[in-house]
Amino acid sequence: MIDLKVAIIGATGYAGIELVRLLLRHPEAELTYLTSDSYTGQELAAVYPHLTGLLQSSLALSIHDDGVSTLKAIDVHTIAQCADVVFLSLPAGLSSALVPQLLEQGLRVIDLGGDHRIPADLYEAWYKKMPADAAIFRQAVYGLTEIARTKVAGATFISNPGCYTTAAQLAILPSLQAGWIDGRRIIIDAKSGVSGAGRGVGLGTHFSEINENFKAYKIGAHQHTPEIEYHLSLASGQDTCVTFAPHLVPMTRGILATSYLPLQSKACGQLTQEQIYETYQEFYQDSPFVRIRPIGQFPQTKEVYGTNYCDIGLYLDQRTKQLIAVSVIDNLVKGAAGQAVQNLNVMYGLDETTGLEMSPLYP
Ligand SMILES: NC(=O)C1=CN([C@@H]2O[C@H](COP(=O)(O)OP(=O)(O)OC[C@H]3O[C@@H](n4cnc5c(N)ncnc54)[C@H](OP(=O)(O)O)[C@@H]3O)[C@@H](O)[C@H]2O)C=CC1
Ligand SMILES: CC(=O)N[C@@H](CCC(=O)OP(=O)(O)O)C(=O)O
Repeated sequence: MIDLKVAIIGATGYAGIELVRLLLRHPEAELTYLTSDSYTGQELAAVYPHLTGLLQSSLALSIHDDGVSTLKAIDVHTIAQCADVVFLSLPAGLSSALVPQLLEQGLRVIDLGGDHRIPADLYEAWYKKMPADAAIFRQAVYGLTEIARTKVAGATFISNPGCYTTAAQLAILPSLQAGWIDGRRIIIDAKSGVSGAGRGVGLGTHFSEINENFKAYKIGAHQHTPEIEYHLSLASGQDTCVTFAPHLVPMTRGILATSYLPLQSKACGQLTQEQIYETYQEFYQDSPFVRIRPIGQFPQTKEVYGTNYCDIGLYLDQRTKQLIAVSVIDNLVKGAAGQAVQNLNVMYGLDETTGLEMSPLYP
């Protein structure tokens, strides 16, 4: 029994409340401090009534009825007294001031936001915000778990990847590392459910704007573009440049990314569909959350709903000399809270799947 005491800063957001859901059934974690900005002093179950009666029961759930479920303001010193590890789930630009303070208190930190995923010059250019301290950025381990397990295992500070970037990179990296594709001409066409935009209300996400509608947004300007390029380049050792086109679809959860990967001329005519399937299978053979679909089958968002899976389907288009990779995740689980818990598990030497063993909710 490890008994990790866990604080969540930003527990009332969509990613934060997904962390609560997952950690309540995590056998080694105990929630000890939950923060909110707008609801301090209120009970979490008053803000999220679906949790009524779930926070105070004892055996199956680890949160205790000692005031923990009352939402608090951020107080680094109090957090240091009651937690071992802190999840940050805040809007962009807020984590960079907090992380140094939390690390100084000896806490381990997992940041779900984008403040420490890319170097300062890229962050400033794409987020249009003040970047994090360079020394703290260097301390951050980019937690795409399947690729960074060894580093995550020894880390004190994890920068959790973005949702689109998780789906795209897991689908692209095996081909890039195999040397099959030209990394400078990748196209990623991705669609997300609306929960990806968080709980805040806005014109772009309210019902009549979203329902029976389908739109592209931030083409050429999305903050995940440099994240994908930077980390694919680091992991593969090849210069990578992507055209990234995100879209919003009228569903709550889920991301589907279709990546168009141009084949290198030496790979054209030689690669087979079977070889691609086997290479991907082998690449992810020790990764319980990545499922490679049989040849000819493409995954759907519903097939990973509520889970930490990333499912990938592949098609070798000999006619256009491209490999087409379709990947799906649940943006709030593998795209945010689930991967953060997966990283927590690896960080503390637990089985990677602890607390994440659920099967998809279907239909
Ligand atoms: N939603 C998703 O699918 C994904 C989100 N992420 C990242 O996770 C982070 C959280 O996203 P998400 O949950 O969607 O966002 P939400 O807008 O739903 O939640 C934001 C949280 O931050 C709190 N908060 C907002 N402003 C402040 C402030 N000034 N001081 C302290 N707390 C504040 C809010 O508190 P309150 O509401 O109580 O005022 C809330 O708990 C973001 O960095 C996002 O990019 C990453 C991957 C996927
Ligand atoms: C549908 C939607 O709006 N999605 C968000 C992505 C959420 C996410 O992962 O953002 P961070 O990189 O900031 O953590 C967006 O496009 O900005």
